[in-house]
Amino acid sequence: MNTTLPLADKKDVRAWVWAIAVANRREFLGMMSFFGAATVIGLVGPQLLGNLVDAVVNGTTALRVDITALIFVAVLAVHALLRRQARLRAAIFGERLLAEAREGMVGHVVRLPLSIVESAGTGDLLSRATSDVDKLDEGLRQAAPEIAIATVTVVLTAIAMLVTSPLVALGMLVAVPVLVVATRWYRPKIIPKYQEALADWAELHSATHETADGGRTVEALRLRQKRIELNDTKLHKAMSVEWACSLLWTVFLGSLSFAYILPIAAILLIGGIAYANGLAGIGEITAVVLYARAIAEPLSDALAWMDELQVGNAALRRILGVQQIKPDPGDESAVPDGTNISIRGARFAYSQGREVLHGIDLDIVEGERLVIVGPSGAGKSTLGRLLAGVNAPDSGSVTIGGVEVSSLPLAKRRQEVVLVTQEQHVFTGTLRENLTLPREASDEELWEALRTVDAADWAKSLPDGLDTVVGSGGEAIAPAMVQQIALARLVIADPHTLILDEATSLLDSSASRHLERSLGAVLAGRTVIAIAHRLTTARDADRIAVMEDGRIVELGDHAELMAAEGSYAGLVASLSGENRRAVR
Ligand SMILES: Nc1ncnc2c1ncn2[C@@H]1O[C@H](COP(=O)(O)OP(=O)(O)OP(=O)(O)O)[C@@H](O)[C@H]1O
Repeated sequence: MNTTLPLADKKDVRAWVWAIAVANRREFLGMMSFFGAATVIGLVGPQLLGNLVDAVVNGTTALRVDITALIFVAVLAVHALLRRQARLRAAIFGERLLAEAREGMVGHVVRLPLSIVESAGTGDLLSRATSDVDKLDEGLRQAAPEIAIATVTVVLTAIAMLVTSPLVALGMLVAVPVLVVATRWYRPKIIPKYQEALADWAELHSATHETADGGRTVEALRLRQKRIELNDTKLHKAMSVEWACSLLWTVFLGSLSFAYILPIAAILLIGGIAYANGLAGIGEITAVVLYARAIAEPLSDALAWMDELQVGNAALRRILGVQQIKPDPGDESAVPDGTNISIRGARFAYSQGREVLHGIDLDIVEGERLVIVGPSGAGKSTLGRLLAGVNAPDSGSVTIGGVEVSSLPLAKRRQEVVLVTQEQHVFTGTLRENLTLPREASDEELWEALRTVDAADWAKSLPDGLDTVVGSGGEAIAPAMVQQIALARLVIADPHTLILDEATSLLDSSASRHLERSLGAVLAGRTVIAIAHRLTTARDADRIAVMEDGRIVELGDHAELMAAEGSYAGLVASLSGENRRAVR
């Protein structure tokens, strides 16, 4: 079941940017002051040249021309220095915003319940955390400062034009209707297109990720051509939206160019008439034309960067959207009365109309060893997920000590029941960080957990003990040790019930004696529900539940089920000779 992750609305994006700007107001004001200073200095240049033209027309000395040229060069140098500082500060400010957005999102995702992450699809999440963050990076680090510079420049330049000659500056107004019409046509069209493009790229990522992830299945089922075609279709869809965006931009750019040339013609026309009537001097007209040229570049830059900012905004809406998923905090007041598990009439479907569990009734008492067996697709893992509270039943109930498991807050639930799958992972970080993933624990508790799983000697032999960096890029760890760390983590979590799903490598009869001993120590004193793919693990269980097509069809111990000569006996009979002997 794939659900689309939400988008933050414009109001949330504005509130987020504002909150960050307020929190970093010193940096923000510092950056804006440099932009302001750089722009004011930049305005001196045209004024100097205008004065110089007037001076030359009215007759001046070579010395005065030289001094004006020197001042002009000095003004350019100071202007460049101030702009550099402003850009540097803007880049630092942008980095801070980016880090907050990325960390906020990742921090939120790791707290989301597994069922939400799974239903959202890893591709969408991945693209929000990677390519969307890159787009936001471009928007924040480049577009936002460029637009800030351009806006301040445009405003101050317009003021300088008005101060120089309000009459001649009126020529600028002819650009306004062109810009208004072009922008009003362009913006409502481009924003949804950018949103669509990002969603298309996310779909493409999902498809590519799934293909790579399920590479073996793709090969085994000869799906190669189909997967290539699927990726091609998604790529073409994304490309066609990109084309549409480029087309819109090209038309918009044409109208912008027109809007820049038109005012210069209008200024020269008005300037000519004003000069003929003695209302403006050549110097003033020169300065206003130079200002008009100077305003065109930042205005064009601002509008061009506005596009990057739109993309950044669309990306930010996707990134902040993840934080809008509010996981059910659970019922804090719920306190299970005991540790017995009870399932009553539990039904569950991953997608509507395709029910996987059709009414399960089962009671598991504290300390029991229950093994669930059955053919592939019978619903064993799904039942394990309901027992662990990963998914809630659509109807019926799954309770621990009388409390619905899925309604328990995540941290509380982990103290009750933990689902262990075959997939064990050591995260990049210290051994301590890896062990304290379920909860904070003292060094003493950590060493105790390591001793329980017989890994204390190994941990002591590490260069920095608990502070040794393990995982990708850190100290290399043998696969058996990865299992050991995972087991120690369980000891730290200390739930009263463990659900072992496909933890075959943990239960495998061929596993090392060492690992078996460790596992035995972890299971001791807990309720254990093992989803078994090998009947050899079922023999010694207190009870065996046989599942078929989403129902429990048999329940009893090995001897009872063999005597009943039903499904379980049939499964045992279907084993090859050696395995059958091991079970019997
Ligand atoms: N995340 C999911 N989304 C949609 N359908 C799913 C999902 N997980 C399992 N199913 C479907 O639910 C049914 C039961 O699957 P489940 O994994 O619970 O069976 P199982 O008995 O554990 O099988 P196996 O022994 O092969 O793991 C199957 O038809 C499977 O295709």
